Amino acid sequence: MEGVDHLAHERNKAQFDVAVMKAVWAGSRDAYELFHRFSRLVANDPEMFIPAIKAQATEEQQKQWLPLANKMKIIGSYTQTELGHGSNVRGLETTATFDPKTDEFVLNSPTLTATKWWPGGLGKIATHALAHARLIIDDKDYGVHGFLVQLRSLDDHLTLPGITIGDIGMKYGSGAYNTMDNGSLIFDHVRIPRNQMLMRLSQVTREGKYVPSNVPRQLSYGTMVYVRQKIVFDASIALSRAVCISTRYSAVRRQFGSHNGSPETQVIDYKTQQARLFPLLASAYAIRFVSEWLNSFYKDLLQRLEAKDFSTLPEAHACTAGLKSITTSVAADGIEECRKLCGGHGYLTSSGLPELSAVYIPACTYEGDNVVMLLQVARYLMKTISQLKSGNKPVGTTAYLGRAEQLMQYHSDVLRAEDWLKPNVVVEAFEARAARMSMACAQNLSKFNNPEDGFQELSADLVEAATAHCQLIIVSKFIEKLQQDIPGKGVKEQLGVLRSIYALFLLHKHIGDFLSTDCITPKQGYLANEQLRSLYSQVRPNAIALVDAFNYTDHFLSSVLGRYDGNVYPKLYEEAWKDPLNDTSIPDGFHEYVQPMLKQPLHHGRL
Ligand SMILES: CCCCC/C=C\C/C=C\C/C=C\CC/C=C/C(=O)SCCNC(=O)CCNC(=O)[C@H](O)C(C)(C)COP(=O)(O)OP(=O)(O)OC[C@H]1O[C@@H](n2cnc3c(N)ncnc32)[C@H](O)[C@@H]1OP(=O)(O)O
Ligand SMILES: Cc1cc2nc3c(=O)[nH]c(=O)nc-3n(C[C@H](O)[C@H](O)[C@H](O)COP(=O)(O)OP(=O)(O)OC[C@H]3O[C@@H](n4cnc5c(N)ncnc54)[C@H](O)[C@@H]3O)c2cc1C
Repeated sequence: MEGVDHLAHERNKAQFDVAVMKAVWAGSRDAYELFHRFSRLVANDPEMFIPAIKAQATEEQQKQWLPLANKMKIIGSYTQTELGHGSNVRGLETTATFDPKTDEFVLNSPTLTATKWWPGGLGKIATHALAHARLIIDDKDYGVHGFLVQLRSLDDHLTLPGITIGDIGMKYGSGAYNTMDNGSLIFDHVRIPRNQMLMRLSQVTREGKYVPSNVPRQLSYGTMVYVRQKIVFDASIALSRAVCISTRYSAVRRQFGSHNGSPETQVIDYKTQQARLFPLLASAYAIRFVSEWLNSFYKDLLQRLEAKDFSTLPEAHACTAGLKSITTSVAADGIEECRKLCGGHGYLTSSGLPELSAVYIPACTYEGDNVVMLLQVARYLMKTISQLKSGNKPVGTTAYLGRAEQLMQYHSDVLRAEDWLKPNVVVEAFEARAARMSMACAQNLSKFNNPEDGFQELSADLVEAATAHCQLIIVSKFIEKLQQDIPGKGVKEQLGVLRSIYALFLLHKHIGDFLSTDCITPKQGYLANEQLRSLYSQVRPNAIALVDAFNYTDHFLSSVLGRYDGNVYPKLYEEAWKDPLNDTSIPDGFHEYVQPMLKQPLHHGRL
């Protein structure tokens, strides 16, 4: 019935102050940013073009281009990936050859695989590209640099001479990403003025002299680092949306369990539903808190870079790459799990879940393929370990590796299930697991004469070690979050339950790592699972309030299953009748194609 809150009985069970939890969830971000970050995807995405100009253009170039971009007088596309290369940026083939006679660069796509392919906005709407191309001077290749290239006339939007542009076609399903005109672009000797090479980091003089960057060349990758830390925040939005929908529906849906006319059982009360759903609820909070930490770490990096302090740049790269990988994988897999948690109705477009999945899952690929990103983390871990011998004391997120010897001797002293509720007990287990996995890789790598051959041979193990390292970061930041002063009745207690669910779920899921590295005994693993089951019972009465704390409107959720009022069945039925198929009783084509078959006479008794 309209106006009735079918979930009121669930909301009345809450054991904490929901208003405070809403504030904890929102953190430093306001609702606008939450909405903006999602709505941006289906508009043109200035997410990268503008930050890239800020990162790679001189002050003078910024003065020229930023006002135009900010006021949408030009529409830019971050044009890096090509048909033949995306992960391997140093393998890009587009060229920008300096012509000293005219003081210009000539941009060209020398091969089919040099075709720019995927950049958002490029297909139909962008007027300018921040094109990444190999700088060539006097036949010498100086590697990939950024160039601002006008693609279309600002008068009639027609493409300019030498420019061939198109959309790359429909993408995965019918998802909203099809409203993004990811494009293709071929340059045929397109000339641009020398001052349209972005020259903050390195320059080309009028005489054609290359002035190399006096800062780490990787700063040219800065926009990717910036977006990767944003994507961690987006992962918490995407996952929490799906969890909100599936939690509310799990409380509405009843199936089996009726005795003597009693109501059937709410599916949220089935232990299997809880074991699938509550770790995702905990993960949404975990990802939100690690995204807050990562954002502050990134802002600290920017301040340091201003002061030419590059000391945290390697760690920032490892953290943004690794956490982008882990959190987008958890969110993408979690959205699919939330669809399954809703049974058949989860597969309806009106559930909001298929669309969310179709829009979200490329996050595992864009801004860095998730495996390639974890391999970057692995390189960072191996380098950190190799420097231990020279007395280089690791700090920050790898500080635990400085205690590797001690962690190699670690054995958990858990005796009872409730011992796993102690944050220090959990962190020690996760540190020992991560340290031992990385040290084992380093040990095996040392057996190879050629370190690169070893890295390739051991890359699957290295990815697992990098995963363990990143999961340790997320667990640690969840624990640190709860060491902050958090007001409100029961709020910290509930977050503590979620923190333990998150950590013990990971321990249970990766029990093989913890046992094979001899960090814990099978009995201790069993006790962790015992404790997990108890934690599910503790979170159950608060589940609806915990997803209410995301503070998402029904409009934002776009889901008949995730409605705040839980009035699912009438709305499911109502929504179905909006389908154009139901405008007529007899379907198109019936008389032409189906009715003749139905009218066909029987032959020899057979249809
Ligand atoms: C419901 C809510 C939904 C929300 C969703 C809403 C919206 C979506 C959200 C966001 C959308 C945003 C974007 C979507 C559009 C997508 C855009 C793109 O995809 S742009 C293109 C992205 N491309 C990539 O990410 C390419 C990945 N490849 C690379 O980054 C590099 O090629 C790679 C893998 C790092 C290798 O680089 P290379 O130069 O070869 O370096 P090496 O591996 O040899 O390492 C050399 C040293 O450099 C260090 N390094 C590498 N990268 C960095 C860096 N970025 N920063 C700092 N340092 C770096 C590396 O560690 C090595 O250091 P050492 O020498 O070992 O010390
Ligand atoms: C929706 C969407 C939007 C995008 N928007 C943009 C944009 O706006 N601008 C832009 O420039 N690009 C954009 N991209 C491109 C995106 O950045 C690349 O697709 C991404 O970086 C992955 O690179 P790739 O396609 O070359 O994958 P590949 O690297 O070819 O991946 C294929 C497989 O090879 C594996 N692999 C690759 N290298 C290694 C290695 N060294 N070791 C082990 N395994 C390896 C990968 O793990 C993966 O399994 C977008 C892509 C998508 C899907």
